[in-house]
Amino acid sequence: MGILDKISEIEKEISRTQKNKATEYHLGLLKAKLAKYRSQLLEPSKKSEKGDGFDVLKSGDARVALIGFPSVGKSTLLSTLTKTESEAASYEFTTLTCIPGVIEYNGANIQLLDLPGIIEGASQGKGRGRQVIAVARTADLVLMMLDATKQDVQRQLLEKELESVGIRLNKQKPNIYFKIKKGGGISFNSTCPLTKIDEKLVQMILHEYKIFNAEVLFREDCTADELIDVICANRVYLPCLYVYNKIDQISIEEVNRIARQAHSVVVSCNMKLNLDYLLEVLWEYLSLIRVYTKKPGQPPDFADGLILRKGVSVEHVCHAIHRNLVQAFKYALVWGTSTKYSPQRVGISHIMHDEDVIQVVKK
Ligand SMILES: Nc1nc2c(ncn2[C@@H]2O[C@H](COP(=O)(O)OP(=O)(O)OP(=O)(O)O)[C@@H](O)[C@H]2O)c(=O)[nH]1
Ligand SMILES: [K+]
Ligand SMILES: [Mg+2]
Repeated sequence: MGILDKISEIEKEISRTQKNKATEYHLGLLKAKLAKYRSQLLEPSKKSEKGDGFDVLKSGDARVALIGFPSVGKSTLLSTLTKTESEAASYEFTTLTCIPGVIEYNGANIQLLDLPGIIEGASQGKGRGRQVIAVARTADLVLMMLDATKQDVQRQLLEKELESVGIRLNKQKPNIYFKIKKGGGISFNSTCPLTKIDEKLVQMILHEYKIFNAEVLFREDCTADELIDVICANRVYLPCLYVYNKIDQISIEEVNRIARQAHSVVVSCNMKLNLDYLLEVLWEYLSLIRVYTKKPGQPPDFADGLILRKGVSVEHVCHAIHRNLVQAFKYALVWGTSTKYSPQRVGISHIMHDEDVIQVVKK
C-alpha cells in the first residue's frame, strides 16, 4: 500500500470513529499515524522543485502569498496593487507559476506572490498544489482569496489543505515544552488542569513516534493534535487574511455579513472597492512598524524610515542602522507612543512602537 492509500485509510477510519471518551486513545493514535505519513509525503518532493518557476527570491520587508481556488481574482489583485502585470482571464488555471510583485506601502516594500489556483487534493499533489503550498510556507502572511459569490465551503477546503501540510493559520504555537532525552523515560508535567489529553495518551503518542525518553511540560490546556504539532517540529504558524473578492456581484446584506467575520476583508478588484482598507489591514497583520532616526540638532528623517517588526527593541534598531552601533551604544532618546515622555532616555532593551523617532547617543 502506498502512502496516499495509507493516509486515506486512516482518514476514513477517523471519520468513521465516533468521538467520545472511549475512543479518545484510539483517535489520538490515528492522528499521530496520520501526521507521520503526511510528513513523509512532504519530504522527497523538495529537490525536484528547483527551476520550475516557483523558486522566487525573497525580497523586500515582508512576503505575502496569494492562495485561492482558480479564477477568484488573484492575478487581478496583483496587477491592481503592484506595477507587475499578471495575466487574468475568465478560465481556470490562467496562472501557472509564481509571479512576484511589490506593494509599496508606508515606505515598505511588501513582496506579493501571485500563484496558480489550488484545488481540493492540492496537498497530495493535485495540480501545482505542492509547489504552491511550499511557497506559502515561506511567506510571512497568507492572503487567502475567496470568491464572495461562492459558498463558504471553499474556505474550509483550502484551510484543510494547508492544515494537512502543517501550516497553521492565525494560531499561536502550542505552549508545550518538549525535549528529547537520552534516558530516564518520559517525564510528564503540566502547570494547569488538562481536559483534552492525559498522561496515558501522551505516552501513546510519543511511543508512536518511537520516543521513549523525553521531558514534556504542558503550560496550557492543549489537545492531542497540538502535541503532535510540537513533536513534528516542522509546523509553520502564519497570520492569514481572508479576502472576499467580487463583492460587486452580491447584495449589500451579504457584503455586511462577510465583512463582520473574523480576519476577513471584502473587496472588488475589478471595481477597485475597499483596496485601501485591505492594505491597512495587511500592514497590521504583517506586524510591521516604521521607526524614524534623528541626528542631534536635526529634524527626524521622515523620508527614510526603518521598516521593522512589532516588538523590536532599541537593540534591533541599532543593528538595522549599523552593525557596530550596539557596541558604541550609550543610551537613546525616543519620541513617540512607546515612552511616557517625549523625548525619553531609554536603554537597549526598550521596545519600540510604530512611528517612534529615535536618536542614538554613543559612548
Ligand atoms: N465581477 C468581478 N470579477 C472579477 C473581479 N476580480 C476579478 N474578476 C474576474 O475573475 C476572473 C478571474 O480572474 P483572475 O485574476 O484570472 O483569477 P485568478 O485567481 O488569478 O485565476 P487563476 O490564475 O486561473 O487561478 C477574470 O475574468 C476577472 O476579470 C471582481 O472584483 N469582480
Ligand atoms: K483565471
Ligand atoms: Mg491567476
